[in-house]
Amino acid sequence: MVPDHQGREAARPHPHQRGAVDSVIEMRGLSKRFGDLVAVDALDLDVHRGEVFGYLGPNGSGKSTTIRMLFDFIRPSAGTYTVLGGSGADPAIRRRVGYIPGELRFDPRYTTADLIAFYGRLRGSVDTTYVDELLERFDLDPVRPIGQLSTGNRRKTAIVQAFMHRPELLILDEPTAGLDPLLQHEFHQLIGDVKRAGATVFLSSHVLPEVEALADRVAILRTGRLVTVAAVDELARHARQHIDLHLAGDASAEPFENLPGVVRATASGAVIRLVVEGNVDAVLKAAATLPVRRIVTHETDLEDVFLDFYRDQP
Ligand SMILES: Nc1ncnc2c1ncn2[C@@H]1O[C@H](COP(=O)(O)OP(=O)(O)OP(=O)(O)O)[C@@H](O)[C@H]1O
Repeated sequence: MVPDHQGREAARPHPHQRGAVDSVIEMRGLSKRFGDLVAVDALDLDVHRGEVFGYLGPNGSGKSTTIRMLFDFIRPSAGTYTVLGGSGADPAIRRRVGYIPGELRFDPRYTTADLIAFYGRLRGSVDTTYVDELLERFDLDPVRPIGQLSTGNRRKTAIVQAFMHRPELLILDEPTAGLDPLLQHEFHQLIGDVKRAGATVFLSSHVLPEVEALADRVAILRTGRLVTVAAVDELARHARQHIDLHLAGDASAEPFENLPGVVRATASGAVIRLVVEGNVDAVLKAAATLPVRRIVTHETDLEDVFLDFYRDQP
């Protein structure tokens, strides 16, 4: 049992128990109302140690509100959470966490070097060689006042301050917003590096290919509610495949129309176009009875799967 941030006792498996998962973020019934608006609605969510966890959802679905509750910037209307077994507002916990807020509000008079010195003092010992490496990696000039920096350069400062103390947990709210593709790539490399070193990453992002490439699991939020929590591999298995069969003569979609997994089957001229969800076995067996000259498959598109969850569904 561990105390949650409100001092109550919450059940948590011991990390060394056989088969037990060590959760570094736990949310239980976590909710936030703003007047009549339910911004976050009874979230139950665990982020496991060592994973990159993608937190997705349309604008206004409650992602930033969730993250702001984890640091006690705003208080939950109901429910509880723990971050590294305690409160994200506790300075001892904060030293073990790196955070990039969605909205960067640095004092424009300070330089990146000032900020790094400030955060270094807050966090105790910081490896200055690693800080220099990060500054170089993100091509940051540490002596310019933040007020003179472009949006992308401010974002780079936020990345360096979040990673500089090698935190065991990173909570990142749209970290690559405003970064050019080269620096996005550098950021993705950095996430890979810290993951290999054992860190956990909770990543809110609108960049679906980024989440697809980086995340082990994702949660998708819509109007404050979780619509799915799943492993990216598992979602990929449900991703739709597009298969075109080029036949020797005129084609008909009819043999494919009611096959298991076939979402759509159309024919035009000598080509049958199929959209298949999951296993393609039945499609291949049916194709084997036809004079197929060429099969063209298009890469499965996980983005479609994400988007289906984004859209309002009955
Ligand atoms: N301080 C506040 N007062 C009133 N309403 C708020 C406040 N903060 C957020 N909201 C509302 O709560 C809902 C969730 O907002 P939130 O910023 O958490 O969404 P988000 O998923 O992070 O969106 P985005 O992807 O656009 O950043 C929205 O309807 C927003 O207008």
